[in-house]
Amino acid sequence: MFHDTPEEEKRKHHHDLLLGCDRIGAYDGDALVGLIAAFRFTVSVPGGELPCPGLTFVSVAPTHRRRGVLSGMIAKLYEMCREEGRPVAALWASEDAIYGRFGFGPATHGNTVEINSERPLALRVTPDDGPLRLVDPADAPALLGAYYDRTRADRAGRIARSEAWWSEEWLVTEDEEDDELSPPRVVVLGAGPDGTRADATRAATQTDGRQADGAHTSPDSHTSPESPGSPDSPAPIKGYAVYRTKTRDDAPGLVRLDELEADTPQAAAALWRYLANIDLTGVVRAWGRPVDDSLLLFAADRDQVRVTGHFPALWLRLVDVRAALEARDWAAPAALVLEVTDTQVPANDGRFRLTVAPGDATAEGTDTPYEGTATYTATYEPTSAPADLSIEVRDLGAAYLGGTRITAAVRAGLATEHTPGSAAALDAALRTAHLPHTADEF
Ligand SMILES: CC(=O)SCCNC(=O)CCNC(=O)[C@H](O)C(C)(C)COP(=O)(O)OP(=O)(O)OC[C@H]1O[C@@H](n2cnc3c(N)ncnc32)[C@H](O)[C@@H]1OP(=O)(O)O
Repeated sequence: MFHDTPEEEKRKHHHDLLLGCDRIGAYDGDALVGLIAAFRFTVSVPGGELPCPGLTFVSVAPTHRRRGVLSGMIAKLYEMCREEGRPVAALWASEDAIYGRFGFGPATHGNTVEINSERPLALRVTPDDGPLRLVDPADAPALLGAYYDRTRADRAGRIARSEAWWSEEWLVTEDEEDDELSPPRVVVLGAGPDGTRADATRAATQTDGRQADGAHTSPDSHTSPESPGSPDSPAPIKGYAVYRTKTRDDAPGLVRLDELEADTPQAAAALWRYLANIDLTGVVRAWGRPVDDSLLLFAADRDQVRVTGHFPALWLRLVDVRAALEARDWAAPAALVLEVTDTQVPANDGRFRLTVAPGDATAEGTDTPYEGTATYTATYEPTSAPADLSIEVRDLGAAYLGGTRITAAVRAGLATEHTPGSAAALDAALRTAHLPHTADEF
């Protein structure tokens, strides 16, 4: 499909992945000429989560392109999603030009960030002085998975990860794109393997002498008796980083960061400082960082910490607009008539009255968009009343997780405001405390 011929091991991996997916095939006689596979993902949305097919392996035989094969398979997928109560679908686009016409909009974005670590990382916050510990990648899924599950709801756009997803996608020994990179290293901030201060400090010191000052425990280190810290019963951690390294003769050694998550800015600062301190390296390159990454604010020298790229990450399709809008929490009240254009799903197309009003913030499973504030919920009903705002379903999908602004779509001529202020009101209601973010490329 992408002009490469995968080796046997990779073919088997792809085969196994495909077996776990929903699959839609297009046939010419007995010959398979088109395929869409869809992971059965769950994605976080503001205040909750939704089942979400994650489209992958989208391909049409070169002999059958531009005859509507993909269009036919996508129509079938939308039909299935609506029947099965899956109101959103998502993908990462190989080419941005393909998916807008099918109603997908880029709902999360990522930054590529580079740190010049040939000099000490200058920070405006004091790094958490809790213990840092390197963890065997084999033990990492349990430890990181528990942390990730606990914090996943904080940002919309995140995919729930199974243990297999951790070990086969995040912690796989050989990097798929660069075989010169080391196997993954996992560093965690928090209690030691048995919850003790000494072990944790020793582990961090052994792996990086320069890190010793960052490896002291604080009096409030997690030493809870319920959390002995074995892989079976992992100690609570305050954050983690997954990275790989590469040393080169002709250039500074590289730390390639795959993921860094932390509870507090201080915890994040401790992990960033650790990465920037690794011996024999001079650059930290992080791909797919959140656009509102605190590092960009607490880095004291922005010449040292630079955003080198910005890209659309997760493309989202509201397959059932009503179900999707009613499923998320909202940040402010709103009342407006939306005129939605959807050329593929007739049930989404037309005028609808969106009413966002105070909801039950204490209901189980709901999270307030701003700590200590009320949550609002939406109703969405067909109406013949005149529209306040006209918008294409792809632009509504892009804004659904709070990552893009409806007002920006209006300014760009992509949506039309018939009632002044309606786009701003919708933006205020869609807003989330953190920008959405998706690290899992699939
Ligand atoms: C989520 C993922 O898996 S991303 C991977 C996507 N797959 C690839 O890039 C593999 C190589 N490409 C392919 O297999 C095919 O070209 C596909 C799947 C992209 C398109 O399949 P097709 O059957 O040719 O698409 P189909 O005929 O239904 O085209 C529908 C419309 O999309 C347009 N379109 C299709 N591919 C592209 C493209 N790469 N760029 C821009 N427009 C495109 C067509 O021109 C057509 O437009 P029209 O309705 O105005 O005439």
